[in-house]
Amino acid sequence: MSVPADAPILTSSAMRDAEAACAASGTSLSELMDRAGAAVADIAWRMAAGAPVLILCGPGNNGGDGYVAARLLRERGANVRVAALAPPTTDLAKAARAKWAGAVEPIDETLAPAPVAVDALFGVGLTRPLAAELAGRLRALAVRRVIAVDVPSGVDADGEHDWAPPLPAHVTVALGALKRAHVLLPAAQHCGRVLLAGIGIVCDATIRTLPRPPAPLPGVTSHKFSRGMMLVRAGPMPGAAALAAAAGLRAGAGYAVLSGADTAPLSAIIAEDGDHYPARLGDKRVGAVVIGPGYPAGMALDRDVASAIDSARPLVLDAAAIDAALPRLRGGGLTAILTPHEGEFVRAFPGAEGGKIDRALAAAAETGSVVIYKGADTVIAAPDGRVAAAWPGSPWLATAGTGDVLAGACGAMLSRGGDPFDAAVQAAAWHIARAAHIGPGLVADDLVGE
Ligand SMILES: NC(=O)C1=CN([C@@H]2O[C@H](COP(=O)(O)OP(=O)(O)OC[C@H]3O[C@@H](n4cnc5c(N)ncnc54)[C@H](OP(=O)(O)O)[C@@H]3O)[C@@H](O)[C@H]2O)[C@@H](O)CC1
Ligand SMILES: Nc1ncnc2c1ncn2[C@@H]1O[C@H](COP(=O)(O)OP(=O)(O)O)[C@@H](O)[C@H]1O
Ligand SMILES: [K+]
Repeated sequence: MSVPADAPILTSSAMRDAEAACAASGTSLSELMDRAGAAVADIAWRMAAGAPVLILCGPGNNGGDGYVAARLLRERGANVRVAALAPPTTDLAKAARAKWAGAVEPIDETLAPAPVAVDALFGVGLTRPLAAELAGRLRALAVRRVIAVDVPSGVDADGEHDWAPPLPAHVTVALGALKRAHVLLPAAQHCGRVLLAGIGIVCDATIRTLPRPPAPLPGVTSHKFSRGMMLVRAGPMPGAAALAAAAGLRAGAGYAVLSGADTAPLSAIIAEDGDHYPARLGDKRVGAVVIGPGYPAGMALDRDVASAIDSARPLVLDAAAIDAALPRLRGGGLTAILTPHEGEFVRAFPGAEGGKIDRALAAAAETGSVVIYKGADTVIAAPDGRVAAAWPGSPWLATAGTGDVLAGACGAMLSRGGDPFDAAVQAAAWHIARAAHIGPGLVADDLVGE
């Protein structure tokens, strides 16, 4: 599973607007369909490597893309068959169908499979789940490789409904821009490798996939404080805060202070008595405070969060520290990154509605903070509407303590100054890249190892 880095993600309705704008500026919709069909044909040609290809066409423009691909594949000499659910209903699809000179088979129990299938049944126009009979028939079709046109048919492109596709894709050719289904569970796990076919639609989307991880080298004049100094406040479980501090150093901070812990996993971390915490908050060199890892709810946490907020330092708030800070965050004027996992998110933002991207955006708007809504399909949202979707992460991160490591990495990126959304995005990219590099057997400590 993979998606292209830093790629635009549009809703179905935004996609239609972009399509219309493209048409208004002189590129006809049939030209867009020709480009879409050509991109699909190209991938099918390479994946089939001479094996027969079966193209399944629906009644709308997704089916139209399929007819174009079929024609182009046949022109290249491929062994290609077409099967359709129903005759085309749109003008574009009718025109594409008319140019396909071969037979069109029905999609019924007599349909013979092929090693490679192109799923051009439904794209962003799907309005309801597939009929059970059709879904069953598609599931029964013995195909080795499936190429989905735009999205695997049956999924809700906007990721709001959990409709499962009967033909999970090995490769999905996203047309013009990615859709939310490509980056949000459960649909994303059925998209396989997502390739973006830039068919000429111009879209300057604020919702994008994660960019490649940063590789910032220290400048020749860098020093430990210019690279970022972070303060991590430990609670009753100091191991979690120690992980965050170590992660901060590994993620590029120049200086990490661990407040309220006797020992630290790296000698480079300054572990100091918790009594110094108020004074440390006054240290002007501290570029970010991380609080929450290993610190359960209670009066002590409330007090420590309140003093961190009063210090006006940029904050990374994890776990119960998010709840402790919520009333002040809602008041506005703070710079913070919040890092809730699913349970913490639901507890803090019970009123957020819609898909995961909409909920993350609502939480960011409510708190004026950057929200990293964690999980296998992590979504990072800023109050100004920017979103980075971090699909796919590394499933090896599903182990205790990795969230503490992410909080520490956020602290490192934030402590250098600059935009908190960029800091959160860089931290998430660093976290996933580090996990992918380690792979099997990963424990959180490995993320902060050499
Ligand atoms: N974006 C771009 O720039 C470009 C986009 N292009 C392509 O266009 C695609 C979107 O095409 P689209 O709008 O025609 O919708 P599409 O997905 O074919 O489905 C609509 C049809 O399905 C039907 N239908 C719906 N649900 C159903 C169900 N459960 N079971 C059965 N039927 C159902 C619905 O009929 P209904 O019954 O709802 O009236 C209608 O007939 C897009 O994904 C991309 O591939 C490219 O060609 C060019 C550039
Ligand atoms: N299946 C998964 N695939 C990818 N990333 C995951 C998966 N499960 C968890 N993660 C990531 O691992 C981290 C776990 O954080 P969290 O639940 O707060 O753990 P902890 O509190 O133990 O540190 C998050 O960054 C989350 O996005
Ligand atoms: K499709």
